[in-house]
Amino acid sequence: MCDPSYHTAKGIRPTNIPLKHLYIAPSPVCNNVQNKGVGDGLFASRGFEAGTEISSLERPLIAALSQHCYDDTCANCLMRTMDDVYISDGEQKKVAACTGCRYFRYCSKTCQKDAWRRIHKLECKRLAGAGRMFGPAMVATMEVLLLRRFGLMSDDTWEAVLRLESHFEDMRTGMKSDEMRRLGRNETDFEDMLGKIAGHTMLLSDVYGTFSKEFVENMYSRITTNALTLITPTFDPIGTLFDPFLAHLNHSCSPNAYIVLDGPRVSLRALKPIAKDSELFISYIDTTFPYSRRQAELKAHWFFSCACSKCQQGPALTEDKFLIAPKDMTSKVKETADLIIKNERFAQFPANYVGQSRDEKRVAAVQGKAFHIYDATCQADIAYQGCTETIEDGVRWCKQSGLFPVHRQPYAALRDELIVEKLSQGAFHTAFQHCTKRYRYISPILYPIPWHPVRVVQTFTMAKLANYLSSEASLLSPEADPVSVEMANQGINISIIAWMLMKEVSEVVGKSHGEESRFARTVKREYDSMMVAIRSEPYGEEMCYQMVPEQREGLAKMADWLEY
Ligand SMILES: C[S@@+](CC[C@H](N)C(=O)[O-])C[C@H]1O[C@@H](n2cnc3c(N)ncnc32)[C@H](O)[C@@H]1O
Repeated sequence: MCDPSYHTAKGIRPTNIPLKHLYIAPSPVCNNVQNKGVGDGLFASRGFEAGTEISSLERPLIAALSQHCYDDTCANCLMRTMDDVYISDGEQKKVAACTGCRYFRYCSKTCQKDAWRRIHKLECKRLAGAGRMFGPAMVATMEVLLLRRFGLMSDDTWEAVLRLESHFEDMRTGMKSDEMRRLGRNETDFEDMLGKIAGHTMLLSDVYGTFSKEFVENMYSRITTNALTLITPTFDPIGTLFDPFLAHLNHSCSPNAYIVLDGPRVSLRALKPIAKDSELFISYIDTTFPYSRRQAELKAHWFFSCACSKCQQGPALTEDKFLIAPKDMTSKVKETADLIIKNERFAQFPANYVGQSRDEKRVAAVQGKAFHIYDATCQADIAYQGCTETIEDGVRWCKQSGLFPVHRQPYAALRDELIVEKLSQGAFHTAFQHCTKRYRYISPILYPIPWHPVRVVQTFTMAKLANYLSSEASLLSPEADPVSVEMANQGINISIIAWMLMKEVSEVVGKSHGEESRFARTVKREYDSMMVAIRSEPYGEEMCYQMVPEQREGLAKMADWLEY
């Protein structure tokens, strides 16, 4: 709890913040080694029930797309041509490039005009001819500087940007550590790299004489350490989101809040009940990962040791448990682990730490290899050739080691990747089988809250897939035969399953995403059209309801069809 009349850790508390029901105040989690408050957080000025919206922004200060999204995403409303969450009434949208810079694309004249008025008029000429060489963090830095330099950013907002910790020195030291290398940062000398980025940014934003190079370097560092991932409503990463007020949200591995996006609209929602004047925490990382990995990621990217309620319990929770004791690994797995220890540096990374005994070090090596594969697949923005095989190797490795329960990371995360890959290849039946495993054995453990937004999105994907499998088109898929024949033999009625899953989603989407969100409207539309189909079934609606328990059982059994 915090008294709102306090000054903040960084001086006077800003009062003009555009986030309703929230205030900035010193956070008890941000203490230095002398136990002195060094950081602020966001606090609720009233109580909130779980599953409700705490506050929102119609758009954050900066929403910068990743390069791989330029061609299929509107740079203003963030509508994706690939993503039917946004495409109302089945209308396929297109995006057209700005004829000035040919850098960004827009879905309509209205979006183009809106972007022009907000920021694009300042950057269009500067980006023309620049190719697509700049990552989202650099574009975000350039936009922040341009907005300030040309008077489009208020003093309050600028002050909020400046009060954020830049972590410049931490970044300089951290860049050279093993952990950063493990996380895929290249080994280019940090100062050289940052100097180049600052040089480009200054050139692009025309700020020579306004800001020093050192200031711009600090700003880049400040934005990268305080930005959030720009996501779609279904949590696909599409770029970098920076907003100086939202950036005051601190982290917990057991968060009480989360952020969902609806186009550019940011909604901060309560995952747990929130008492008046309590601090809001979101998670910066995947909190289903084991303790050492969480600690290492937070240290490497955000430069702190997490002491949240979950981390205080150390590696003793579900996220860390293996199926067997280290000494009970088979001799074959132990031999392979010894080879990994001899040849691979990742076996010793703190992120994989399990314990000091010989067998625990072997477990760390086995886990290290699984995470090494997972990291490699995540770093590929777009699928690379052989990506599926790599992911399948990872999934098999977890299974064959005998160590990982099906929900233990990175086994579960590798399966998520595999589902995405299989869907993109049109291997819909295999993708569905993996979804059934996830639905039965994984999501309820990793996300025990039934309306947890990740769980809701996963069930939505599965419902859509089931609906597609119930169509005749799916039977044309080359792999359809063995699986669909087996489904028929086992009495699986995929139309009923699709409807049952979409019903489940429609009942909770208001809590996870908000009733008014475009995602909730899409779910409702999908459910309504399935309902029409159900009503026209020859055996009638009543009979469909009666079939649900049996189909639910069939679906549960399907989760065991796959070997791994
Ligand atoms: C996005 S900022 C959050 C706002 C920040 N506290 C401030 O006052 O500017 C992220 C930084 O806040 C601090 N932080 C966030 N969560 C923390 C936690 N659970 N424990 C300690 N420090 C934390 C770290 O310094 C981290 O790099």
